[in-house]
This record gives sequence, C-alpha cells and structure tokens, in this order.
Amino acid sequence: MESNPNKALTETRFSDLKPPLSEPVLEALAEAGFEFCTPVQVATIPLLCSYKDVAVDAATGSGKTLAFVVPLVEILRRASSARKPHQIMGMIISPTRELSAQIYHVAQPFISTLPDVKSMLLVGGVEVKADVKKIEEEGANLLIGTPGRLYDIMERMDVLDFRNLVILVLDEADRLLDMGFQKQISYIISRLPKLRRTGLFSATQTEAVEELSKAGLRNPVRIEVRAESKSHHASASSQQLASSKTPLGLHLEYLECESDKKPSQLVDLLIKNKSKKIIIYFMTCACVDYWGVVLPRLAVLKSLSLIPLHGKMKQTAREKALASFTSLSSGILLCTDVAARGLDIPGVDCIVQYDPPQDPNVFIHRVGRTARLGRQGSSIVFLSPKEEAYVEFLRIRRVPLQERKWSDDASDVVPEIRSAAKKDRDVMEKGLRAFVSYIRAYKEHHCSYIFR
Ligand SMILES: Nc1ncnc2c1ncn2[C@@H]1O[C@H](COP(=O)(O)OP(=O)(O)OP(=O)(O)O)[C@@H](O)[C@H]1O
Repeated sequence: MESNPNKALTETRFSDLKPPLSEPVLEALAEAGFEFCTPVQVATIPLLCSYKDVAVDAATGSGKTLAFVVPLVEILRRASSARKPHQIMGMIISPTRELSAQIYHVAQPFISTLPDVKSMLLVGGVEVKADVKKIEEEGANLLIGTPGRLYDIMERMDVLDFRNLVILVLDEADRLLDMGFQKQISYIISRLPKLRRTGLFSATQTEAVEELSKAGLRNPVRIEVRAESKSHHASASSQQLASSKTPLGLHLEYLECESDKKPSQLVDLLIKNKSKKIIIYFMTCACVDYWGVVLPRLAVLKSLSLIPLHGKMKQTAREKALASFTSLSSGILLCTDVAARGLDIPGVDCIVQYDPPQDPNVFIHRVGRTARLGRQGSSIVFLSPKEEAYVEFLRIRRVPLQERKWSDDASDVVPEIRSAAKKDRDVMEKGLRAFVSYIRAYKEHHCSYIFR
C-alpha cells in the first residue's frame, strides 16, 4: 500500500475509520483531496461518532475543523426523522466572524450530502433583523456562528426548536471565554437538551475551559495531540503528549529591540523578505491604521501589497481584506488579534509580532497561522530588553524561542520612515491616535507586557 508523504498525516485513511464513515462523506472527502487523517482526526472522529463527548487540545493547523465537521455530519445523518424547518439539530460556535465563516465554507460540501439539512451562518456585523427574516423564510437546522449573534437569535426567535439538538461544537473554546462570552455560552447551553454530544476544541487549554468542560460535557474523553519529535505515526490511541506546543516546521525567533528602533527593524525585515507572505500583529487597531498608511509611502516597499485588517473596520471591508490577502502569493497583512485564531490562510511564510501579546496562548495562535499541516514557516517577535522574561516563560511552555541577530542595515531606512510619517496631518493624527491607544492599552493591562 502506498504510504503518504506528508509528515503531518497518519497512515490511517478516512475509509479505515471505525465506525465507518458514510459513502457520501467519504466521497466528499475524496473530492476535496483528503485521503489520510491527521492525528487529531484519527483520535477524535471515531469517538464523536461513537457518541462520546470530547475535549480536544491539538496544535494549530493540525486539522481540527474536519475533526468536528465530519462526525457532526455523520451524527446529523443518523439523527432520526424528517427535519422540520426550524428544528435545530446542531450548532458550531466560534469566537470570530471570520473563523465562523471559514468553518461554514469548509463544512458546506459535507453538509450538502444531507439534503434535508439547512445550515445558516450567524455572525455580527450584519443586521440581526435580516438574519431573523432569513431563518423565518428559509428555516435552519444547523447554526454556525459567533456567541453574541447566536444568543441574540435564540432570545428573539421562539420559533426555533432546540429539543432535538444532537451535537454542539465549541471551537477555540478558551477564546470564547476570554472574550467575555461566558454569559452567552451559558445561556445557549442552558437552552440545549442535556442528552447531546458536545465537542470542545482548542489549541490552548485554560482553567476556564476546564470549567466549561465540566459544565457542558458528559464524561468527556480528553484528547491531547502535540507535534511529535521523531515518528509521525500516530496510533489510533493518539492521546500522546509529545514535545512541542507549536508545529514542528515552525522556526521561532525573537529580536531584542528598544521601542524606538522597532520601526526601522520592521521595515528592514520587510525589504529583505519582499517575495514572502507575511502577517504582522500589532497591539491596537489604531496602530494597524497608522502603519497601514506609513508603510505604503516608503519607496523601498512600493511594490508590496499591504493589507490592513482589524475589528473596528466595517464588516464588508474585513471580508474584502481577508479575501485579498488569501488570494495573494506574497504580500503583507497588518492586523490585530482579530486574525490570530483559527484562520487557515494558504501559504503564509512568516509571522511578525511587532508587539508581543499579553497572553501566551495568543502567541501560540498567532504563530500558528504559518507552518500549517506539516509545512515550514518562521516567526519573529520584537521584545524590549525589559521583556526578557518573556523568552523564559515561553520556553517553559514548550515554545522554544531563538535569538535573532540585530540588523545594522536598518538604520538606513530611518530618514525615509520619518519623512513618510510626517508627510501630512492625516498621518500625523493617525500616529498620535496609535500612540494614545498604545498608552491606554498599557494602562488597561497594567502592563509591562510580561505575562502575569
Ligand atoms: N486529512 C487531511 N488531509 C489533508 N489536508 C488536511 C487534512 N485535514 C485538514 N487539512 C488541511 O489542513 C489545514 C489546517 O486545518 P485546520 O484549519 O482545521 O486546522 P486547525 O487545527 O483548526 O488549526 P487552528 O488551531 O489554527 O484553528 C487546512 O488547510 C485543511 O484543509
């Protein structure tokens, strides 16, 4: 039998799984080019399909989405009787609009194998009344969305019947909680039947997730799949704890850098990586706006595509930004943590963290936008000398950071950055706003950036 060359995959085919997957699902998998399972899929799909609750902790880019979409579709297929238009059979909750939309699209080919199941994407940024009208007119059996909008819809629409719901999936569970959605999640769970399957997925576990898993899951099987150091064979009981919190193909670096030197080091890095596809994370929306104006003004970066994305942009602009960046083979996304989680953007080579995140879990999710499913990628975080403890902190959490050499060429671009930033009032104001929002963020988090 021919074995697969991709180290991120196991030797187990989807068609080998027990209990067996249905023909239409196997066909949809084959059509999409998925033949071998990833370790998290081998571990999770049979359990959910055998009606076990699961709490899954697996590295970024390890294929968690299919690990819940496939069993969800199988469970819906087996759930009895003709569906009524407003009978909700399943729900998938994720923290951001972009991630919910991505899950919705990944799920479509599988859901369409269930002719009588209507799925609906429910996220903020569009009029809630429009969603209500659409559900009233078209009906819905599977809801995929963000907690705020799902909560809103559940409160407004008595017509929705949750009594027959068979499966609930909580994706990026820790983020759902630390974005302050606890109330909405509790409300949603309280409206669902207790006799259901629940899957809780994340690349990072926290105490709050533990609490949620106690409240929302029944005797869950815990699945922890980490990047392995030697063998890529994952056994069927692949609940192994292996070496790294981050994917194997990911090279992690930090650059020690005073704040006033960060702009020139950033520009130097971009000049030297012009053909790459890069995501740069900033701490605030205002900073993204500022750099979104300044960087394109630099003659040295003229040929590059630079795309800003943050949560204060209009929803349509957010969607457009993500779609443009996705379609590029090289270019730069300037963003906040709105794009830190779950997004599966093809071909990202490098992650730059201009500002380190407060929360070490966010670090893992940000760098996880590259080196997905066995591919290579690199990442760099700028740290001030005062933030040295950050490195040790991450090492303890099995995230090995290497020091990167300082670039002396960077000083050449300083005058150009200065003049680009001083060119007109608009840019100066954006810069000022960015500065003020930095200070505010610092105060709000009482921070030094160093993890508490
Ligand atoms: N069995 C498979 N064979 C080939 N490719 C796969 C398989 N499973 C998933 N993939 C691909 O791997 C990529 C990563 O999958 P996915 O987005 O589900 O990762 P994830 O574990 O949810 O990551 P994150 O923690 O960042 O959300 C996707 O592009 C997906 O299409």
